[in-house]
Parts: sequence; structure tokens; C-alpha cells
Amino acid sequence: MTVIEASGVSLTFQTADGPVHALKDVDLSIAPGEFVSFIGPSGCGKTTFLRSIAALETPTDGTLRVNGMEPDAARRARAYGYVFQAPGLYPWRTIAGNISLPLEIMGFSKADRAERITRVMDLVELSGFGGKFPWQLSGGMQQRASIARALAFDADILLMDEPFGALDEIVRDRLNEALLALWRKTGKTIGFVTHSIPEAVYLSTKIVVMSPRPGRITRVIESTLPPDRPLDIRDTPEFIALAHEVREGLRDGHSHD
Ligand SMILES: Nc1ncnc2c1ncn2[C@@H]1O[C@H](COP(=O)(O)OP(=O)(O)OP(=O)(O)O)[C@@H](O)[C@H]1O
Repeated sequence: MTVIEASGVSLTFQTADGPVHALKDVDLSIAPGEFVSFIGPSGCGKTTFLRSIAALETPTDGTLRVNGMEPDAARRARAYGYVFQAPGLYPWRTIAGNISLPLEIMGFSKADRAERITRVMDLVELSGFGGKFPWQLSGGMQQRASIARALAFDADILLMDEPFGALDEIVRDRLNEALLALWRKTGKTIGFVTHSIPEAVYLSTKIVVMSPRPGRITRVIESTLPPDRPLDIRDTPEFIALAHEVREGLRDGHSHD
């Protein structure tokens, strides 16, 4: 059983300057409950691949299945929540109001919405902040609220496009720990875009290394780390060896330029 299955996926954008090969022959299988990071230099197609899974882009070739469905059917079946780089919260709505919005659009009852909001705010450790407005919260708390919003309708898949890229390192460490705890608790399948080697190694069960022009997968690294990962696991030889392997993968990709 696979949650995400890509086979020969290519995507070419036609631009005024000619075709841009954002993805070329991407093959990848993601099993239920995996935490998969996508890492690679700017322009290697990480976002395009995530957006294709979410039916926000359409591949020009190959097949892509999400829970066995076409991405568009999976979107309609609410197969995933999507977290963008910027929290994207509406400033005129409270935190609870922001989390509620997709639920309102999907037609959840008021009582059901209230129960879900309480549950996901607890999951991201924001209990008690529902009545605040986004500008009253720190950047890290706002990003946690946007994760809560993506979790509120109980999709099995969470797609995250560089959610912590704009945050300072200390906040990022805390959110990495919180995300890992959340993943262990919920068993969701996570697709996570990052530019950070330590972040990818710390979080993932599988690291997908990509390279640009054309955007492609150069290496898939299965993590040997246990699911329970205190932050100081980053000082262990096993962690350092994995980080080294990712760095080598990034270097290999570069040599094709
Ligand atoms: N809508 C579009 N039209 C034309 N070209 C696009 C479009 N979206 C992305 N591209 C191009 O496709 C390539 C892959 O872009 P993508 O955003 O997927 O890369 P990325 O690896 O996520 O980069 P970054 O790390 O900078 O976010 C880039 O060359 C980009 O300029």
C-alpha cells in the first residue's frame, strides 16, 4: 500500500524564455506514516512536486496517485492538509476563527468545528490562544496555528512547503521537536520541503535529494535513526553520517550542471 506513488512524472512549464523542465522522470513511492523530506537547491522542483501532489500543478507526463486516486480526486476527498511557507492567517480573524475557516467552507457543524479547533490547538500547543489575533502571536506561534488549520479536517497526509524557513534557529528547533511529536502521535504521512540538511535528517524517515535543470531525484536516503529523537541526537555519529550522505547527494546533483 502506498500513499503517494509517482512514476515517470515530468512537468515542463512553457515560458516566454522557452520551456522550463521543473520535473523530469520522477519516480517515488511513499508508504503510510512515512516522514519524507525533499531537499535540493533552489529551482530543483521541490515545490512543483508538492504542488503536483496537491493538484495545484498538473504533470505534463507520467502518473501520480495519491491514496490510489488522481491528485484532483484526492483533493476533493480531502486527502491532505497543506502548510505554506508563510502562515497566511487572516488578520481580521482570531486564531480559532482562522482554523475554523476551511471547516466552515467544508460544511462542518458549529459543535464539530469547536471540538476540532480545541483538539488541534492542543496538538500544536496553542491551547488558550484561540481568541488572539495573528498579530498578537510570534512567528513560530503563527506557523503552529497554520499547521493546526491544516490538521483540523483529519487528513491522513500533511504536505508542508518549507514551513519553518523564515524562523530563527531556536524557534525552528522547538517546532521541529513539536512536529516530530505530532507525527509520532498521529501517524500521518508527511511530505516536507526544506533547504536545511540538519532539519531533513532530524525529521525524516526518508530523505529525497533533488537537483535542478531539469528537476530530478538524485538520491533517496532511508534514515537509520529511531523514531524517538531528542534534539541532541544531532551530535551522534549516526546523525552526522546521514547528514554527510545528504551533502554528498547534493554535491553529486550539482556536478551534472
Ligand atoms: N508557474 C511557473 N511558471 C514557469 N516556471 C515555473 C513556475 N513555477 C515554477 N517554475 C520554475 O520551475 C522550476 C522549479 O521551481 P520550484 O519552485 O518547484 O523549485 P524549488 O526547488 O521549490 O525552489 P525553491 O527552493 O527556490 O522554492 C524553477 O526553475 C522555477 O523557476
